[in-house]
Amino acid sequence: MSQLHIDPSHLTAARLTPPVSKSDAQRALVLAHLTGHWPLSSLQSEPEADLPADVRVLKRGVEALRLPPGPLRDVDCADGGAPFRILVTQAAVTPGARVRFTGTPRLGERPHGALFTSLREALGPKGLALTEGKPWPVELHAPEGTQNPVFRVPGDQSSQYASSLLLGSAALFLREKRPWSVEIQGTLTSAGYLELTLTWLRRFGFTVEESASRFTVTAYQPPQNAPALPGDWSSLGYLLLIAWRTGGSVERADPANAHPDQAILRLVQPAGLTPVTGPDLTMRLEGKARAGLVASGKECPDLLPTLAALGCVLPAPSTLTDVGILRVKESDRLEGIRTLVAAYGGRTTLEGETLTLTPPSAPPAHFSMNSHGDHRLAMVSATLSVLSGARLTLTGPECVEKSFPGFWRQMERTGVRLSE
Ligand SMILES: O=C(O)C1=C[C@@H](OP(=O)(O)O)[C@@H](O)[C@H](O)C1
Ligand SMILES: C=C(OP(=O)(O)O)C(=O)O
Repeated sequence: MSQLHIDPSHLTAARLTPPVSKSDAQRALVLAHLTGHWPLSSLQSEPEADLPADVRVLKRGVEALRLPPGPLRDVDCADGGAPFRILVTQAAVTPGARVRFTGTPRLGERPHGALFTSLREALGPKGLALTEGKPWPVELHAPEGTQNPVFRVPGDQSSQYASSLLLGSAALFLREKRPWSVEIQGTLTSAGYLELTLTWLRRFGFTVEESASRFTVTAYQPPQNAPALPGDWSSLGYLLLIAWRTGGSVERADPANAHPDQAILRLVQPAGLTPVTGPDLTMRLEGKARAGLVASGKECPDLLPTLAALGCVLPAPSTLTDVGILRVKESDRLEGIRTLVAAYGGRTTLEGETLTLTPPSAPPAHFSMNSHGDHRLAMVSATLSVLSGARLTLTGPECVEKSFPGFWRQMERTGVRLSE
């Protein structure tokens, strides 16, 4: 793995741009495929070099499913949790599809068993075959028919199971012209991401009825146009903090896009930071840090590393609750946050699922961090370097490709000097 030296001692105010939101684009791509809006025009207008790797994975997977059934198709999901989980269901509901999935060792060890069980229960009796290697390949042969139109899945491991099955229900509704349901058992984690899936289904013309923990696709009315794709609120999290420190602003900050990580606008306010909107979806944060912050991994899991970086430069301790889900992301992110805070000279204590973060009294001149291949750990380490003025040696900077390929270019725009 390569190393990058990050020097934040020549910062300048700049207008920073996030990439397209991978979570939104993944949903839109599947729905464009199902409803005849392929290729998705709003994705085609995104600069090719800025497309998140996970969006490419999802797109290639859908392209494989659009080919006539017959030969076994290979789909490499690389490090993409949502792409893999979404594509497995789409493959399972494509009559006669034969797909061999592969991915990184880390993706292979992340949980997906409950999603497979749900698919086998609903589609297995009609011939779904789903076999697992150790952990790869995962090989799937889809049945030609279905029977009882309901998927049942637990909610506490990942919202991606329910999102994936709901997108599968939309496919089955169109094919079979009968309602299909997803029944979520127990409490749903990361519920905002299922909301995002519902929003996209509705934008593409589906009616989804909700009762208690059951979501049923009951109707479809083609929309006039495929909806446009928004900027990514997860990436805006880093950029807003960087712009706060440098006196800059961010673009593509659309408050109408209810991505869970938009929660940053509310969560930084108790710490003393106020969002100010400008023209054309620009935004900046104003104010002086005056207190710690509190955030929950149940609401916005991907934002917690970003908020931990901010927590390191606040004048009081911060509290991150429900942090358990962070253990099963692209790396063990709970461990990653604790390592970052310690490398920066701060302290963390974990009690149950609550992490308390105490910043150091003064920033170090320099700190080192290993991303362990996790894009968010790479980008929050760099964000902390900018926020604090401390130089950073980062091992494994390439992984930003997953969600934000242009991240290092944005850093250079704001005066950060990068050297290998
Ligand atoms: O559905 C999605 O697009 C996502 C859901 C979340 O995962 P979990 O539901 O597993 O927490 C989130 O962490 C991930 O980055 C993207
Ligand atoms: C957890 C993430 O993505 P995924 O689960 O899709 O790999 C993420 O991007 O932080």
